Amino acid sequence: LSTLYAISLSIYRVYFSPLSHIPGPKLAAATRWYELYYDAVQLGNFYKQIERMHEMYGAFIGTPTSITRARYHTAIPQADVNEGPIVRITPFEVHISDPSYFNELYNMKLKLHKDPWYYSWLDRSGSIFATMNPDLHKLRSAPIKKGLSPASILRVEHVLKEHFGRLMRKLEERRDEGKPINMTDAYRALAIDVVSDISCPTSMALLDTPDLGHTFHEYVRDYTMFAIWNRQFPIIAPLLNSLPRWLIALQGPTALRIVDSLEAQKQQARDVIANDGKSISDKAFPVIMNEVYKSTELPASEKTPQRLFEEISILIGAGSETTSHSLLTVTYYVLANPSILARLQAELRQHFTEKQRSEILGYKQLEPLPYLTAIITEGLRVATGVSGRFPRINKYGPMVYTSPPSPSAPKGRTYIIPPGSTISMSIREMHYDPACFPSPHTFDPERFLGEAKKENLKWFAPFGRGQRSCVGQNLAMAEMYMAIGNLFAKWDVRLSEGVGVEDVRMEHECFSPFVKGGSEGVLLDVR
Ligand code: HEM
Repeated sequence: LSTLYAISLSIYRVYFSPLSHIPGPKLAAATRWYELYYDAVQLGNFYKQIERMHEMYGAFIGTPTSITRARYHTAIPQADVNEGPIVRITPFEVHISDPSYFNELYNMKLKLHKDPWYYSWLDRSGSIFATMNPDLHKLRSAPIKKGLSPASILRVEHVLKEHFGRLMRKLEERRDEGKPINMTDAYRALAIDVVSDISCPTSMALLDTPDLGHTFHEYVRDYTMFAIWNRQFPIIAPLLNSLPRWLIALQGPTALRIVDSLEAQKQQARDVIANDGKSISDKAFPVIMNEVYKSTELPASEKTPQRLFEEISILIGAGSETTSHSLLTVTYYVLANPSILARLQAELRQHFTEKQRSEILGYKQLEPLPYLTAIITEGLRVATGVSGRFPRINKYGPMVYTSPPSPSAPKGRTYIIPPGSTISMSIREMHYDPACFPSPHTFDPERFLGEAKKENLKWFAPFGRGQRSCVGQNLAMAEMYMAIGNLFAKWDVRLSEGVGVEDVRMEHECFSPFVKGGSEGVLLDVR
């Protein structure tokens, strides 16, 4: 009977569902197991399959008339559009690969829900990240946006300086010992320490551990990759969260350390509530956990220990891999290109005296430098710190997508996507689209200098756009300027023997861009 049901359901989905007019493989339209296979079994490979689907079912090869919609005119030879850059990638979701549609989908006007299937992956429904409903999201995100506003970040600049000072001391130590420093670990530790320091009463201090948190990072990466199974089997994450301590201890001390750090966050949430939001640490600045609790806009039901914990643990997760991968990408490409390195160092020498360069340079001191800015911008493009797709649902009306004109459809093809269906796009596709950024795999800061900058910024959205764009971008930008500016203003560092582009290039798309397994990290020799 169940086989009959599965067959009938598949036939319905493929031929009669409201999305049956969207091109795409029948298997993907019939079952979510198609996605699961590429995403979970093949370890973050669905993005490649989506690219293939676009090639096969929605080849988007522009014509001169499409120039006004997007710049699909230089890099790609003219040809006809087969269907349009829209494909059905699951029974319920269509994916669009057309940068000119990005602002139409992700903006401040449309009231879109996030897709619960996709975002339930980390089992943190109490966090803004996994809040699907736009009204609830507005309520929940207000105190967090306040805590991460440009003014708030400037107020904690001294805290950032302390952390960058700690990183500089690590470089010093490695230089004195004649050993390379693993920047993959160091940047992850730095990013976690910074975001946990401004979010929680107690920060994590991973930079102080002898291995800069290496095994901790490995576990987090493995867990993130494994958690993808949770989309199909949502019992997995709650099960993992309820494992007894003795069983976790069998996996070794690092697994225990992760569980303990999560437990410590939960305890801090309970303490903040018990202390009615008053500071429970000796920090001279308000941390976000307390600010969420004290928010007068949030009802009491939003101030439970579990919700405070989920909010903060997601902030730490969202603010660490993204920022550290972007920092690593910039560092690698600058060091791999001697002319870029020389120009950056010349700019830093020109702007700052030797005395200034011997101290920790602040965000606002570094931000006006044009070449440094171009390098960071290009690094954010190449890194694309969030590599997943962003599925959204319009529950209140249909979405309309018109493909660019082509010889067989001079006015383009129009697709109506009914209310309640999921639509997604990916920043990565836009950032790596040769029509938007010719030779997209080349690191070229010139794209963000002079005349070219204005046009190129149209296709640049590392923090997303619209109502659900990144709440941490002010903090991330402060970290980017301070880490890259201070590193290259003060240090003579080189890529260690054997470090290559594969140590920063995405191989597995698990919402975060993970490099190939077995990479030792980006090691730097410090002189
Ligand atoms: C270079 C670093 C970063 C990049 C490239 C980045 C990128 C993004 C992107 C693209 C989104 C949208 C995701 C989606 O729609 O599913 C996002 C959301 C988010 N980011 Fe970031 N991010 C960075 C740093 C940070 C930092 C430092 C924090 C925390 C302080 C943070 C916290 C968040 C949160 C909480 C969300 C969910 C926002 C919501 O749904 O309203 N991010 N980020």
